[in-house]
Amino acid sequence: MQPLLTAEQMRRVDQDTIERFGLPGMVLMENAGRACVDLLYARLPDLARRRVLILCGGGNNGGDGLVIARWLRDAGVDTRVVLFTPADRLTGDAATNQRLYTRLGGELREALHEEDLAKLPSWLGHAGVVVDALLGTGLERAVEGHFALAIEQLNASRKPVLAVDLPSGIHADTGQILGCAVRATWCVTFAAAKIAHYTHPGAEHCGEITVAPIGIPRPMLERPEHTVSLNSPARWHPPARSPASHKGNHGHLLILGGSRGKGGAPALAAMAAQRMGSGLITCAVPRSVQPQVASLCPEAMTFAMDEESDGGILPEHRGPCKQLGFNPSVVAVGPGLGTGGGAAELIAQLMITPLPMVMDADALNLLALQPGLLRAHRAPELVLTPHPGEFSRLCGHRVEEIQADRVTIARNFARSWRVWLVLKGAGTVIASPDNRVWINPTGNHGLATGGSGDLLTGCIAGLMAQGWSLQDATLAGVWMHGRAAELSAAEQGGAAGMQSRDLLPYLRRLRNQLPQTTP
Ligand SMILES: NC(=O)C1=CN([C@@H]2O[C@H](COP(=O)(O)OP(=O)(O)OC[C@H]3O[C@@H](n4cnc5c(N)ncnc54)[C@H](O)[C@@H]3O)[C@@H](O)[C@H]2O)[C@@H](O)CC1
Ligand SMILES: [K+]
Repeated sequence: MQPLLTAEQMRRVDQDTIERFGLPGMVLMENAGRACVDLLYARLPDLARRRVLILCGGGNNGGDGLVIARWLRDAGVDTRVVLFTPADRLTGDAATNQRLYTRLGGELREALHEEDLAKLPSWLGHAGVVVDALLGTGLERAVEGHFALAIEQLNASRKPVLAVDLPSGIHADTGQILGCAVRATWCVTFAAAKIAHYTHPGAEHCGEITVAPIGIPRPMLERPEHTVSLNSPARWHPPARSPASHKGNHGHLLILGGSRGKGGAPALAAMAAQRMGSGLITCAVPRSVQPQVASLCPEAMTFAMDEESDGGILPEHRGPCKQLGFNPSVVAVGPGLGTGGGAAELIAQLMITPLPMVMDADALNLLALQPGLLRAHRAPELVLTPHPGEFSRLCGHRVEEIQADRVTIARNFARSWRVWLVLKGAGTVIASPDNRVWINPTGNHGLATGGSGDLLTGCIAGLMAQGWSLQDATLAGVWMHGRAAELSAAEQGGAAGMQSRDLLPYLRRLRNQLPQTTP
C-alpha cells in the first residue's frame, strides 16, 4: 500500500513517532533534510560549483531547509539562507537547527522588510539552484505579503527548484493553490506522499516526486484510517488464464449504447474490452447503427434494437438481456446511448437487474434525472465513471466545487449511494462504497479527446467480465488506460493529437505484462 496522507494524518504520525515510539523530532528532521541533500547531489552532479539559495519559513519546513544548509555548507558548497521570519521567532527543532547552522559559520539573512525583498531578484539571479523550504504541510491560509512576493519572484527566475515536502502554497489535502504556489523541478516528501502530490493543480507544481523514508515505522503509515492510496499495480491479483481456455471462459460482456451519430462509442468500448482479454462481447445498439458498429468492430456480436424516429432505443426494447437470450457476465451501459425516452426506460430497467454493471456517459446523465433509481439499484457491483460535468449533474455540486476537493466529494458520494465511483480527469479518483479511495497517477492530456471515456468503460467492464474482482478491475482498468496514453505519447509522437484508438495496442501490451495469480 502506498498511502496518501492528509496534513493532519501526517502530523499525527510525526507526533506518535516522536512521543510514543520515542524517535526524536530532531532525527526526523535530520533525515528529511539529508534526503533533500542526497536528491540534489543525484540530480546535479555539478552541485559543488553552484550557489544554493535556501528560502526558509518559520515552521518545521524551514527547519528542514536549515538542515540542508548545514550539510551543504559543511561540504563546502556555496550556500545562502534567507529566512522569511525573524530568527528569534523560530522554535523547537527549527530553532535548534538554526543555531547549529550558525555555529558552523553559516550566514543567514532575514527577508522581512521591503528593502530585504528588493534584493531577492539579485539573490535568485546568482543562485544555481533554489531550495523552497518556506511552507509545507503547515500551510493554513492563503499566501500573501512577502511570502507571495518571494514565490512569484522564484517562479519568474526559472531556476531549478527543490521543493521540501510540498511546493509552498499547495494545500496538502486538496492540491489547491492557496494564493500562489512554487513551481518545483523536484519535490522530496517524507515518509508518505500527500494527496496534493497526485491531485491537480498541485501535482503539476511538484515536478519529479521522491518519497524519502525518514525513520517513521511502517505500521504508523499503514493505519486503517489512512484510507487514501496511490493506485499502483503492486496490489492487484489478476486471475490466471488457463492455456486450455476457450472464449466461454473469459466472460460475456453486453454493451448497451449507440444512437444515430454516436455509433463509434460502443464500438470503442468493445475494442478496449477485447484488448483486456474479454471472451465474448455483444453490442446491443439501435438498428440503424448496427452495421456501423459491426464494421468498426467485427469481432463483437451485434444486436439490433428497434429505434425511435430520432435514432434512440424504443421503450419496448428495454429488456435487452432477456431478449438476447443469454445472461451476460457484466453490462456496460451508456457509450453513445442518447437521452431519449427509450434510453431512460432502459436505465430504469437495468437498475433493477441484478447484474454487475458499469455506467458511463448518457447512462449517468439519465440517472441524474431520476436519482431515485440509484438508491434502489440491485446491481451486485455497480461502477459509475463520470467526468466532473457528469458528476456535477449526479451529485448536485458545481464542477468548481468538485474540482476543489475531488477526494472528499467522490468519497462521500460512493459511500452514500453504495457505488464504486470513478471520477475522471487528471488524477482520476476511485472511491469505494466502504470509504476507501485511490488516486491514479497515470495518464496525460492526450486522453482529453472524444472516445477515451468509452475505452475506459470497455477496460473496466472487460476485466470484470473475465472474473476480476470489482476492485482490481476498476483500479487496473483506470491505471492501464492512463498508462497506455503515456506509452502512446512516448512512442507515437506526443500526447496532443492522440486518437483514442491509438491506445488499443498499448492496452493489449499492458494487459499481458500484469502478473497472474496461480489458479
Ligand atoms: N516532526 C515533524 O513534524 C516533522 C516535520 N517535517 C517538516 O515540517 C513541515 C511541517 O511543519 P509545520 O507544521 O511547522 O508547518 P510549516 O513549516 O509548513 O509551516 C508552518 C508555519 O507557517 C505559518 N504559515 C502557515 N500558512 C502561512 C501562510 N499562508 N503564509 C505565511 N505563513 C504561513 C504558520 O503560522 C507556521 O508558522 C513538513 O512539511 C515537513 O517539511 C519534517 O522535518 C519531518 C519531521
Ligand atoms: K516547501
